[in-house]
Amino acid sequence: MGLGGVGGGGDHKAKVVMGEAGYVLEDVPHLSDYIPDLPTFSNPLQDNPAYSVVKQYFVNVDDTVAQKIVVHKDSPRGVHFRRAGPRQRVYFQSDDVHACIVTCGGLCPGLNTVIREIVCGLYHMYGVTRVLGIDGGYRGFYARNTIPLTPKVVNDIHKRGGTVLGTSRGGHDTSKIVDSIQDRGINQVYIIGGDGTQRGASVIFEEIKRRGLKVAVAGVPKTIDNDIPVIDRSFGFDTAVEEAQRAINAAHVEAESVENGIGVVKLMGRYSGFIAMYATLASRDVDCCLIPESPFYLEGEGGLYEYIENRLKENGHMVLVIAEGAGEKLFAQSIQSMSKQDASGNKLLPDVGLWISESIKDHFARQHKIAINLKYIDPTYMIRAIPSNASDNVYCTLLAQSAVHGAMAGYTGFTVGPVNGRHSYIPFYRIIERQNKVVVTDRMWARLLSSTNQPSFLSAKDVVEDKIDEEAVSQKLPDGEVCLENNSAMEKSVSST
Ligand SMILES: Nc1ncnc2c1ncn2[C@@H]1O[C@H](COP(=O)(O)OP(=O)(O)O)[C@@H](O)[C@H]1O
Ligand SMILES: O=P(O)(O)OC[C@H]1O[C@](O)(COP(=O)(O)O)[C@@H](O)[C@@H]1O
Ligand SMILES: [Mg+2]
Repeated sequence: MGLGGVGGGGDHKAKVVMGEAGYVLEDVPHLSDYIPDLPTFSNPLQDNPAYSVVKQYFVNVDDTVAQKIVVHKDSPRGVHFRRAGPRQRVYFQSDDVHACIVTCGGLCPGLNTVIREIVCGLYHMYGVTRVLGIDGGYRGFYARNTIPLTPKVVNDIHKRGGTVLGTSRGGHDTSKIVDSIQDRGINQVYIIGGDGTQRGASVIFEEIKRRGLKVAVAGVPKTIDNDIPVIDRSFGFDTAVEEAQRAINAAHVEAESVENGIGVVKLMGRYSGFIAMYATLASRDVDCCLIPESPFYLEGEGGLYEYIENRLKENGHMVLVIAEGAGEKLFAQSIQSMSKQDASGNKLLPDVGLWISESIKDHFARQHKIAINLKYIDPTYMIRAIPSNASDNVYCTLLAQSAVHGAMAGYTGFTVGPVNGRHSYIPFYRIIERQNKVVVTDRMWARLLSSTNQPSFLSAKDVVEDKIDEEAVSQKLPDGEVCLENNSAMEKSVSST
């Protein structure tokens, strides 16, 4: 493959391999990086009847996945990640593996499917029989009982919402967690959770490495908000967008059944408005979608109130979708509770749906021009609590199996996820360095604006300046890793790279 030397990548944790023509591999850590002379074993999958029909059941050790797939003739090949999948040689003997699984942070459709498939993957593909569930998130490592997991125990759990292991926010105590891992003789740790959880997983990995333990740490990214960068999308997102349609439909039915009806639907999305954007695009009944990434204003020309008034005059009703973190600055002016935090340190957001509904009602009451009839629907926790749909179930299976293959092959300190459709092992620092956000100067947001016909709440000048800024940012990147033209998967924000 013609790989060159090993570089630092500007980050002491980075394991970067440079190749020809601007090829960069951002590799993940391996147990052999800090434990010398580890024995390897042949992969038990070789004797698995299900896999023996597959021609190439092992991933080539040199296979990597390109982050940038839209390229120009002379552009460098850019950043790559190690391809996920089974390796010919593994670093654990089946009988020696003692695995554990933990789920942390907010609920998300598909958590139980990931748990199920990690357990079944370990049992059926690798003959591993010792798998523990950690009860109630990170603090469960040192404060709660563990739950033995077998294929029989997890057989039906993918049909249920939530997580059979329980979850929590806060309570991350690195040394107590690693003490517990060491005391219990656990040597594979599967950590399912969002950005906060992956930060926690990263420090657990660092501590394990510092202590020189032969323990593989694998992260499975969970976020209903789709706010994790690098990966194409997060599990549960598809289910959430689908389920949101039911709330939007209800809001539409309510709104169109009365004179000057307004249906308001709040959807999740603390910092990233992907659920609101995709649910709006899918529905076609939404007249306005408000997300955290696109500031808006209420009063005056081009403002929300003017748009609502025009829409009611034209159409007699309207539907508004708002993401929970939208309009934060506006909201903060009227409500003084924006500084509260949850146990994990996430900002606690007051109910933006209620606020926007009351603001609209007050405005039209003051105006005495139009008597509106507004119904507010908050389906957020109902959406989050359902089981994953078919497509998310398959996706969760792939994530879980990739994690198992990676840990068995001795990789550690990694998160799994699809990059341009190919499952990859991504170093923790890449996942936690920034959030994935909707880029409002990209074509997907333009599609949304053209489908709802809502104002952009930006003057033409602002948009042009933003576009120039983003082009400047992307040109500054050494490998041009973020392609602003790529709209095939979720758009990635360049603002914080
Ligand atoms: N920077 C961090 N270092 C260590 N642990 C963290 C960090 N941020 C969050 N965590 C832990 O990760 C878990 C989940 O985080 P949270 O932000 O609530 O959800 P999510 O992982 O879904 O974003 C919590 O137990 C929290 O204490
Ligand atoms: O009420 P909770 O449990 O704190 O959850 C609310 C938050 O959880 C989420 O659904 C997901 O957030 P995380 O992925 O960070 O857990 C957010 O959209 C929402 O703000
Ligand atoms: Mg989070």
